[in-house]
Amino acid sequence: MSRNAPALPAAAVPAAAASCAAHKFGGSSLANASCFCRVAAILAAQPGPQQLVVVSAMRGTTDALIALADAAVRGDGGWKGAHAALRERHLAATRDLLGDDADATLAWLDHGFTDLANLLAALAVLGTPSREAAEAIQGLGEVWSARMLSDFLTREGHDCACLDARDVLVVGHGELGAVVDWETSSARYADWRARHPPPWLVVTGFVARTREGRATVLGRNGSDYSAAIFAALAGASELTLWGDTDGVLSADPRLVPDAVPLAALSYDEACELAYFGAKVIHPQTLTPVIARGLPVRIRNTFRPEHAGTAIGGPAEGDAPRPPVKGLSVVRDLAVLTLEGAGMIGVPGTAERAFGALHAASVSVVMISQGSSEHSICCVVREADSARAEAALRRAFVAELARGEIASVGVAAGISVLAAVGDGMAGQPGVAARLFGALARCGINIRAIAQGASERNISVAVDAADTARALRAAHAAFWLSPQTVSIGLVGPGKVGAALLAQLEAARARLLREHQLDLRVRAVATRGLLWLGEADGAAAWQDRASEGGDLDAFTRHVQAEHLPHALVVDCSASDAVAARYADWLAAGIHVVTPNKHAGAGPRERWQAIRAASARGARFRYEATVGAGLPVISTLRDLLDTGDELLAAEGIFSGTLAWLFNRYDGSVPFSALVHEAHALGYTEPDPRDDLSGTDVARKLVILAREAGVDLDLADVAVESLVPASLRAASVEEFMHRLSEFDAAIAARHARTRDAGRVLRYVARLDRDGRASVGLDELPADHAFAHLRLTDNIVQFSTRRYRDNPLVVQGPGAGPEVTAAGVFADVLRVAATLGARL
Ligand SMILES: NC(=O)C1=CN([C@@H]2O[C@H](COP(=O)(O)OP(=O)(O)OC[C@H]3O[C@@H](n4cnc5c(N)ncnc54)[C@H](O)[C@@H]3O)[C@@H](O)[C@H]2O)C=CC1
Ligand SMILES: N[C@@H](CC=O)C(=O)O
Repeated sequence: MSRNAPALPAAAVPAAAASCAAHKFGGSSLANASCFCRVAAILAAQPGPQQLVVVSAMRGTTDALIALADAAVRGDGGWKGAHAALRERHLAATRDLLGDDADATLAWLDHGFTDLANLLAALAVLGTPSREAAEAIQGLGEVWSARMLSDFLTREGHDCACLDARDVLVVGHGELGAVVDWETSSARYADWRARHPPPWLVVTGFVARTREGRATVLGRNGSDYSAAIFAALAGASELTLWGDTDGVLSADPRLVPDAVPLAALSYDEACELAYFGAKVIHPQTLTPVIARGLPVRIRNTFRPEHAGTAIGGPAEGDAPRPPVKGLSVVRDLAVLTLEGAGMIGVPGTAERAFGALHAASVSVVMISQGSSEHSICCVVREADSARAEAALRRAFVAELARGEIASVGVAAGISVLAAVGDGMAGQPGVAARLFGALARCGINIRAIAQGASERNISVAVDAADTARALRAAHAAFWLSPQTVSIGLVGPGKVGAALLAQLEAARARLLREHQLDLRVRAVATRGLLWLGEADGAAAWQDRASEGGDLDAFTRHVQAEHLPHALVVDCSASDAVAARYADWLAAGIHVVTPNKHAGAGPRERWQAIRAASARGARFRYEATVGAGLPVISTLRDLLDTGDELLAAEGIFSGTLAWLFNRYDGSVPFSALVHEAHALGYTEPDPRDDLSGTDVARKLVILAREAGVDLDLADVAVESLVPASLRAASVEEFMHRLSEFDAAIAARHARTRDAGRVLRYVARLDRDGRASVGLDELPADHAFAHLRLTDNIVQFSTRRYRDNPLVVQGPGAGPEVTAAGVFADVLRVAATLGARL
């Protein structure tokens, strides 16, 4: 009889079966005496008069028994010590559990361990492995733990019997493992139960008997299978598998720490997830319960208050179903490819290929064939790949010789990632979302498969990409937040303001947008802090000397986080020189630093070229700080407009200085004040020399497609020639020496009824200039406030009346906000719902 369709004779189901609940406790739930007590408490809290409890061995016991048998066969006398330790562990747990009432159980256990010692001694003499002996030994742990639990429950006042499954469960061994003889087993179970009526029953998991009467085991995860079999035999109304997790998680928590427990799964979803690596449940376990439509629940022995995961329970009603419930991976695989024009339109090629693999006992994990029929590709276990390749070469030896099959290839080091969910059927865009998420973190897909059930999309990726792929996909389906690993270079005035803004917004972004902006590294010229998920608060106290940007980069681009982003808030040319490499490596870059945008043309082109390959580069704050200057120009150009001229006041510092300066306070004092307020560049001469304004003009010109370099801009500098080479400190100290000159120029201009303003201009022929203008007092640029920038775009559409962007153009807070907005724009392109 097939293990998939347990047709139970009606006699097998006891009269009171409807109220019987079945449970299974795994080895971790029965690790020691206090675990047994916890299990008893859980059972005592269950409703209903009948409890069927299937148990595994105490944690580690099965492995210990296998090791004992191996050691005995090898003639390694060390088995005696290991046997004594295992015996003492069971006796000690029994003494703890049963106290004064332990004698009978201890004597029974002692007898069992003596029998085991005799068997091991016989194996040691024989020196040859015996399958019979090995299977008899492997299952002893369940026999012992079942008796211990049963005796403890009885002592606790429950009317409880203990069933050694070998007395009723009869199995054969087929290609897929143990096959239950349902007819014999159910008759034996009914007979045994008639003789042992207590409402509570503890059953040994894992063990069974062959038709020939020999003790055997059900294979790995056999206790779950036992639980499903006995739940079916007892006609239980439900089965709970108790372990050490809160149910089936949406992904392996070791790879995706944000994985969440799933409230409900269909049988099909559970099987798909289990096959693709979710260890909580083994698909074959489910066959007896699926056949009976028995609901299964996965729960945590150590958190019984958690509802766990319901499998195969009532349908989830009309509530919208997420397209993907969970993701899993299988590692250590290889892609096998059979390729050649001679396969096109030839019937039977696939049959021969898979027949050859079957004959070589190679299990195929995934299959993919393009409609051109030019190649067949499948994924097999890496350990089988050499055998599989040889089998294909043998099967197609003639075609290979004739060149009809061009190649049989194997690519090892592959993982298969599967996205699973009943809700993806008929829903467009699910595959796109998966593929897009992988593409955005630069992961190449080696092969793709989706069954017609549309319940599973599987992709083969390089093993090195496994964790990142899983995390990216997990976030893409909103099973966990979209996590971006952020590294900040230059935590000065703007950088510090940005850190504070990120910290203040973090919880809200996580809650409302499932976006986890995680600052994990900070670098200055001399310090480096590398952290994890605990945020960058007080990073200085945890930083080390050095500021090594290579270590910084490696840490930001963590293998386990799908997206990496560097924010450069320095004013460093050397840092800007790294952008192209960062972008080429898939690291997004956001910056207010003008050195890239206005730097050497070739470098700028390399940065643009690198960003065209996928990683994003955003630099809105380089012109106008938090103002939407670059994005406005982009919108104009992208919609087909043409820039004719740009003109304005591009420096917050210079705007503030000339708005404030009326001769009553020395100009140098105002420069000091602007510096303290964080308006100036780190070196205020960059502002006063006009270089900062010229850089902004170059950035805008290049954005508009004008091939401009800094050297092409006619610049009027306000920095006295004698202070150009001085240190910043000396410059600031001696600036007052030149107050008289600027006071005189101001007075002349004022007397002429005009005002001084530092203006940038770009015309349609690419002529660019920045300098101090004497403007009429009623000029638009004469009426700005504080640090206001004004940028006027004259375009084909805005020819008569230019489009104007105006507002504060300097200061740490507004600049940081502009940088933050760019970070969010990048996150949105990564799939964040903003
Ligand atoms: N302050 C403002 O209003 C605006 C500033 N910006 C730009 O923002 C950037 C930062 O400006 P502020 O915060 O005012 O300057 P700041 O002098 O306060 O901060 C610069 C930071 O960069 C660090 N740094 C310098 N060279 C470095 C290197 N090679 N490696 C690592 N770190 C390095 C410094 O240690 C410092 O922490 C500049 O590029 C500036 O042009 C852009 C728009 C407005
Ligand atoms: N120092 C600059 C800051 C913004 O770029 C200015 O004053 O505009």
